[in-house]
Amino acid sequence: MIEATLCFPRRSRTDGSGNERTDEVLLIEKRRGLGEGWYNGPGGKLEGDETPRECAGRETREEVGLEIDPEALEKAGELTFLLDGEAHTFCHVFRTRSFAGEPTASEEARPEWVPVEDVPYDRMWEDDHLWLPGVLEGKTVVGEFRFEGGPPLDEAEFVNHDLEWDVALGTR
Ligand SMILES: COc1nc(N)nc2c1ncn2[C@H]1C[C@H](O)[C@@H](COP(=O)(O)OP(=O)(O)OP(=O)(O)O)O1
Repeated sequence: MIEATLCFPRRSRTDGSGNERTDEVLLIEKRRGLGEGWYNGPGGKLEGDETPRECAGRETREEVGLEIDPEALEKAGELTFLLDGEAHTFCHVFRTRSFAGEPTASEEARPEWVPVEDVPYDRMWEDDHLWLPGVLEGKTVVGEFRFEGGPPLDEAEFVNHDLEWDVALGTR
């Protein structure tokens, strides 16, 4: 089974008058590989003996150029994606408000700050609207999502899921 990560950097901005506060999340438009053309958080597969939080920091740096201390990542979810009855990907989900730098595009990803209420779920993986809103509200989640008709996973049909909220997650 593939072990992968997703990272959701967050920021709050006030308008010029200092009145209106907008809560935003950094998404990427994936330019290649699994989920190409869809919005997602920065992330990718674990390499070597790195920990999930090290992977999330490295992938965010490689994809959009933000520097993140792995210890500043808050674990928000653990998602299992099954394809045709078999475990395909186990994904660690993190969020953080602590990072350095400005997002810049790479060969892999085009970054975009998006207001939390405008997240483009119609241009994302089909499962995302089920768990990402809660993660952006500060909840923790464990989920299992079943797809059929692949490979690849991003051409398979999303069939059903189980979700558990406010779960105590490991520290990895
Ligand atoms: C099935 O539903 C999914 N939803 C979401 N939101 N994200 C998913 C889903 N399935 C996989 N993912 C994520 C997990 C990873 O962050 C990426 C896929 O990563 P990729 O295969 O591109 O990994 P890299 O290591 O960046 O790829 P390279 O081999 O090209 O370096 O999608």
